[in-house]
Amino acid sequence: MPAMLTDVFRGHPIHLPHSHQPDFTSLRELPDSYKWTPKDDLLFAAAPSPPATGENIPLIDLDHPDAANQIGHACRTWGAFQIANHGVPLGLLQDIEFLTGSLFGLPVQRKLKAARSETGVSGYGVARIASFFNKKMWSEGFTITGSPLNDFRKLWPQLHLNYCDIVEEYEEQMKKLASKLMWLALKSLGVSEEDVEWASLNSDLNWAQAALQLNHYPVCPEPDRAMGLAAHTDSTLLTILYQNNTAGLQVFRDDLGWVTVPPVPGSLVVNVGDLFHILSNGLFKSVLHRARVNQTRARLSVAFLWGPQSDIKISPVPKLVSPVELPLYRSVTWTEYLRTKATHFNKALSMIRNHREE
Ligand SMILES: C=C1C[C@]23C[C@H]1CC[C@H]2[C@@]12CCC[C@@](C)(C(=O)O1)[C@H]2[C@@H]3C(=O)O
Ligand SMILES: O=C(O)CCC(=O)C(=O)O
Ligand SMILES: [Fe+2]
Repeated sequence: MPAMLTDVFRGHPIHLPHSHQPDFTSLRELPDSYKWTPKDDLLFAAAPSPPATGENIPLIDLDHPDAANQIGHACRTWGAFQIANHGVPLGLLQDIEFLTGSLFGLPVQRKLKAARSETGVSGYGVARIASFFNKKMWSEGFTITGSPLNDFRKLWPQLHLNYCDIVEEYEEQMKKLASKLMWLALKSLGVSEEDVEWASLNSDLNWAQAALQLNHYPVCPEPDRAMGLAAHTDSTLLTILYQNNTAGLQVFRDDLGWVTVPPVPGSLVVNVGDLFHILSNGLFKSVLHRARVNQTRARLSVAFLWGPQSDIKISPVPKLVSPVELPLYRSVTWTEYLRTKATHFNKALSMIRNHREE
């Protein structure tokens, strides 16, 4: 049995004081520990330049005959795009939003009953990347890997089974959508399932696994100085994000700076993760992104973080490699990569890069 996602951080404990979360609702002023400056994050104040060009990640209709090329283009230029006509029932998106709101609306003592342990992946707490920053992030999260039953029973003694059903159905739909998106993107590079050994060997979707990350960004007294979720790339192949109708997600482009992804009702945001960057031999961009907060509306988001089973080695697709296009990365499993990321954060990708012999 390959090591499961659940065990990935067993040897990488982090101490994050979940229990010192402020009572977000009662604060009239932003505590100093939440005030970010460019010293805390180089790109904190990176302005759009040239200012407000109006450029944004594309919204792609999955029913469009040219969807594969549009997705491929978005993966190469932005590393992110939104999708409409994705086939996920609207009612299910509403259900997962309701679940998320209900979870974070619970009294803090109840949420802490399901606190993530220092070596665990699942449960309630601040985002794992918090350990790499001196300032605190204005958000709370809940991560799900495997069955949420045990945690949900602690959160909702009566209704946990209903909520488990929603998560199961959501993950089922996301799994299908994620693989469809991956093959469409690869198709635009002339790569099909037969060209990817581990996918063609494993029937159906048995080669994939995922984590679900629920995020809550409460109303903030001084949003301009606060950070909801600090700039990061996802360690995934792909991430599919549902955001409620409150803006906050931003993606970074070297030539444009931070670009806000406007919520489009019923659509989903997709972003390229580090493993897809590796698989595409650097052609697809794993996009740097972050979440800002605001003064009037609480924001909720649900990220489906999708990658391969832990025994699968990801390396540049042979079809994209040649004597002139050398493989840029050595092969790595998702678990190995997550552990590298847990130690080296945003240097993880460069650590597995091949360096050309002189
Ligand atoms: C399967 C994953 C992917 C993780 C780690 C583990 C479980 C939680 C994911 C996130 C979710 C929030 C951002 C991130 C950067 C974080 O801190 O936790 C993600 C991270 C990654 O993509 O690296
Ligand atoms: O809340 C958002 O918009 C971003 C969340 C995110 O990047 C994540 O959970 O990995
Ligand atoms: Fe992310």
